[in-house]
Amino acid sequence: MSANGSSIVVGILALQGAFVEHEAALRRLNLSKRLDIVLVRTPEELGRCHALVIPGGESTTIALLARLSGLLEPLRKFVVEKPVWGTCAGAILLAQTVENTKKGGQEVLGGMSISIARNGWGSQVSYYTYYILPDTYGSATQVESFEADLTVTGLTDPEIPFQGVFIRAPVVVELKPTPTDPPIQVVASLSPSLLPPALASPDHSNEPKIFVALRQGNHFLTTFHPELTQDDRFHDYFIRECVISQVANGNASPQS
Ligand SMILES: NC(=O)CC[C@H](N)C(=O)O
Repeated sequence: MSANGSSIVVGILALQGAFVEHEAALRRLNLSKRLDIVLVRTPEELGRCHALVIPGGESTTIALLARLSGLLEPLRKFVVEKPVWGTCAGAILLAQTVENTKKGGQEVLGGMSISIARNGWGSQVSYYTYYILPDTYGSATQVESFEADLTVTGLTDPEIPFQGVFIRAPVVVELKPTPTDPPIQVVASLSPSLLPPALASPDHSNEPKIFVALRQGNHFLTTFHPELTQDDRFHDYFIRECVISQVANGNASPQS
């Protein structure tokens, strides 16, 4: 419950991408009786929210649609004040800097002191390059999407691995918090030995784990898609750890 006893309003940015799946996952939580879920398409709808989920989809498109809907600047202000979870394309939008952007660059909201590479596992290949020119484009460029078990910490039942669904996912390339930023906490990582063969190098022994879920203050990112599984532990984590505690402390009131 929020400080004044009313329910907590969690928005899901619904301009493009997997917002319906996030809505279903949030409604499945036992906590959902206390949550009011809003699909956000206008600044007014954003203004009602205590917290926001930015879904996966296509980051450049989401940023463009946000600009066209008059949401880009309100979102930037929201990120400074309230809890936000970005999945995949949403994680790209939450990063401070983005590598491998489309020509023309990538607008970001910021919020997390990291650098992220778009399409970090390979770029989306067109029908032409995939089917007509397979010899020119090697197998590695075709493994832009895969599933792998993740090691999780801080979730309920941490001994149970989480099935990570990576769809043309970004890769976190650098954590760069300044001394005054909140520390960055690793919530899930991917062992290089669990990557599909075309992405794995022959010897993983010296390779560091790949960070795929990070929390910084009340912001959270996952480079994969928890909403495409029936395992709702990441949704539960965000609501419990990043939202309920913040709202209870009075740190995330809706904008006036
Ligand atoms: N599944 C996803 O959200 C993919 C992200 C996409 N590659 C992008 O650049 O935004």
